[in-house]
Amino acid sequence: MIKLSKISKTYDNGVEALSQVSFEIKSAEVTYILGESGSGKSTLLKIIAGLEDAIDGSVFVDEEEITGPSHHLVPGYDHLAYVPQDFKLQQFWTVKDNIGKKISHYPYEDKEARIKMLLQLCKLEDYADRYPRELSGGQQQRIAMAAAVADEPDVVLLDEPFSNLDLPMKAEVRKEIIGMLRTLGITVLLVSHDPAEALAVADQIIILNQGKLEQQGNPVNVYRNPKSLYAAKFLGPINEMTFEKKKVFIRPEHLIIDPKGKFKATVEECIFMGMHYHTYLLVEQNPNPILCYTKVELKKSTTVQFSIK
Ligand SMILES: Nc1ncnc2c1ncn2[C@@H]1O[C@H](COP(=O)(O)OP(=O)(O)OP(=O)(O)O)[C@@H](O)[C@H]1O
Repeated sequence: MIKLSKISKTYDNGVEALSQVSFEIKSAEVTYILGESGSGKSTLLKIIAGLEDAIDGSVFVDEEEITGPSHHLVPGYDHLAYVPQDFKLQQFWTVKDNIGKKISHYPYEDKEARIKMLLQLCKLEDYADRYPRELSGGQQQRIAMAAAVADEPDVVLLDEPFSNLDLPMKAEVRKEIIGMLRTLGITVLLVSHDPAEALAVADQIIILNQGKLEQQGNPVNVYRNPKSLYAAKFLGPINEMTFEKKKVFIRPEHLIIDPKGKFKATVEECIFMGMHYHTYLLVEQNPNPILCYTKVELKKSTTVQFSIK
């Protein structure tokens, strides 16, 4: 279990990156940390990894208190692996040597067995003797992850691990890597900007807003019951609407074009998105167009009726 109690961090330049952040995460769960740029996500990961000092509060991983670089000659902990955004494999080392780097002290046979098992989990058994430059971006990312977990950490802290991958590859690599980490029973904390990924993968979601904890919960709960518009936005599009002088927040899938619908709108734009159209509606009293999903293309300027599910 990871337990944070009232963690605060102000950098030397006076920037308050985190303020009184508290939460708990169960072992072997995958937790996504979401939040705007500058909301403190990376700072949070580094404090949990013991790579940054908090100015206040405590971090416990199971029974052990995690402290920052000012308490250690060599910052960080062997059982907490932090993988930064700009991870680097050693380009002049083979895949096998990259994975084996952190376990060179293991007995030879144990080390070989561990590398073999990790290569199998990454589905890269045949690449042991290749060099990173001979691999695709996604394959390199899988090797970087295998290298990060080679010495059997309890916790892996990943800072935007999939952001450099293009879309078709991203889903596959993410599945492989998260699958591998789940198989190994590792607790995962992951910073991401991708709502679809967080919904599909996370057991828990933590949303940070200007260094404060905005919301924590499982994806379904946070998606359906966001605490604020800020929290709602991180898990998918949301419309802020005014009806009968009341402000409401409605997901696009809850707006249904329906001739018997109670509300009237004018189609502003209809964009083909593959599975459906993103249709923007102009609704009285609402200065901004409202997004809904339609199966068919609706002509610009048409008047439609809609209902709310
Ligand atoms: N080493 C540092 N020294 C001073 N200020 C810093 C340092 N690192 C981060 N900050 C500031 O602390 C705040 C939080 O930064 P952090 O990198 O944790 O945010 P983030 O949510 O990870 O952002 P992004 O999504 O852009 O990576 C920002 O205002 C940032 O400018």
